[in-house]
Amino acid sequence: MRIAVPKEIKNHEYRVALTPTGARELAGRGHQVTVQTGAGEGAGFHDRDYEAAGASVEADVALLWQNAELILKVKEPQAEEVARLTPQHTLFTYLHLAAEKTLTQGLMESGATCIAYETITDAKGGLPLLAPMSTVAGRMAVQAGAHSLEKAQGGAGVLLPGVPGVAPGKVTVIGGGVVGENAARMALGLGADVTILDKSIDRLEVLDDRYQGRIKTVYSTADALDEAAKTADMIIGAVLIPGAAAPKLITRAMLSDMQPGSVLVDVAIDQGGCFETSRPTTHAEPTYIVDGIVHYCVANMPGAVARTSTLGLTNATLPFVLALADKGWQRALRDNPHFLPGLNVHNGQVTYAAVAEAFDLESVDPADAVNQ
Ligand SMILES: NC(=O)C1=CN([C@@H]2O[C@H](COP(=O)(O)OP(=O)(O)OC[C@H]3O[C@@H](n4cnc5c(N)ncnc54)[C@H](O)[C@@H]3O)[C@@H](O)[C@H]2O)C=CC1
Ligand SMILES: CC(=O)C(=O)O
Ligand SMILES: [Mg+2]
Repeated sequence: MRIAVPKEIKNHEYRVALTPTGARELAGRGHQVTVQTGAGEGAGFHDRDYEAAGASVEADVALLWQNAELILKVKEPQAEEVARLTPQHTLFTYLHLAAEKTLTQGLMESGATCIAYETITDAKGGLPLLAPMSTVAGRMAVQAGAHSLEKAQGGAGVLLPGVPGVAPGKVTVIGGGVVGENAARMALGLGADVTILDKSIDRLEVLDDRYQGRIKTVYSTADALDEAAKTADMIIGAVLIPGAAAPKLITRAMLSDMQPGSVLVDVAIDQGGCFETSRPTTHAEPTYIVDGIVHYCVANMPGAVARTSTLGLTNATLPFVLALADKGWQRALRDNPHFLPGLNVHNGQVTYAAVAEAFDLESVDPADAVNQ
C-alpha cells in the first residue's frame, strides 16, 4: 500500500504519526512509505532516519497526498488538509468530530474514509489509542494549572504544596478516567489536596482502593460540582462520553462562586469542553480569563512534549496501521470488532452514532459500511 505521513500543521503541533521504527515495519512488509520532509523533526526523528528505515522523503505536499492511499496523521485535518482529501484516501488520525461541525461536513464532502484513533475500543472497555495521550495530557494538566495559578499569569498566587504552616492548594478533578487519574497522581505528588468526582461508582471504587484515601473520591452531582467551585483552587475537566460532545458541568454562573484567580484546566476541550466558558486555545496563547478565572484549554496538549508523546502514541497505533496496510481498511475493520468503531466517516456519510447525533445527521452502521 502507498502510505503518506504529512508534517503536522496545527499550531505548535510537533508530533508525527509514524516513527522510523514504524516505517521499517511497513517497508519490511512491502509497503511504500513516504514521509513529508521534516515531518519527524519536532519529535527528534530526521529525514535520514526514515530513509534508513526504507521510507522515501517528499518535499512536495500536494504530490505526497495525491500519491497516497493511506494517510497517517496525529491531529484532525486542518482546512487546507481537508481540501486535499479525496475518495481514494483512508485517513487515520485523531478526529474529535462531535466538537467540529465544519470539519465533519468537510470530511463528508471529501468522500474519504476517515478512521479516528479516539473511538477505537479494547476488550477491557478502554480506548487504547486515546489512553497514551490522555496519560500525557493528564500529567501535563497539573503542570499547566500550577503555572496558571501564579500571579503573573492572572492566578490567585497559590503554591499547590503549600509550605509548613500553610495549607496546600485544593485540586478537584472532574472525571476519574485516564486523564483524571494521571492528573490526580501528579497533584498528589506535588502535595496538593486532591478530590476526584466521577459518575461511575465502579471507577471511584478502583481509585479509592488504589490511593487508599490519599485522594478523596466523590460521586459527581450538581451539589458536588457547586462545592468544587466554591472550594477548589484548580478544577481539571477530564470527563468523556466516547465520541460525544462533553457535557457542560461548570457554568458561567458558577464562576462567581469561585475564588478570583482560581484556575480551570479543560482537558476535555477536544470534545467541546466541559466548562461553559471554555474555548479551544493553542500552545502559543494557552490561557485567557473570564470573570477573574484563568482558563487553560489547549486541545493538543501532548504536542508540547512531542518526543514522549510520539513514542507513546505510535506504540499504540502501529498494530492498527499494520492491519490497515496489510488488509486494506474494509477487511482490517471487519476482522476486529474493536477497530470497527474507529470508522467515523465513509463515502459522504457519518458512521459513528454520537457524532451524527451531535449534528442531527443520519448515521450509517459501520458494519454496513465495511461490507459495501
Ligand atoms: N486536550 C488534550 O490535549 C487532550 C484531551 N483529551 C481528552 O480528555 C478527555 C478525557 O479522556 P480520558 O480520560 O481518556 O477518558 P476516560 O474515558 O478514560 O475517562 C472519562 C471519565 O469521565 C467520567 N464521566 C463521564 N461523564 C461524567 C460526568 N458527567 N461527571 C463526572 N464524570 C464523568 C467517566 O465515568 C470516565 O471515568 C477526552 O475528551 C479526551 O479526548 C485526551 C488527551 C489529550
Ligand atoms: C487526544 C488528542 O486530541 C491529542 O493527543 O492531541
Ligand atoms: Mg482537536
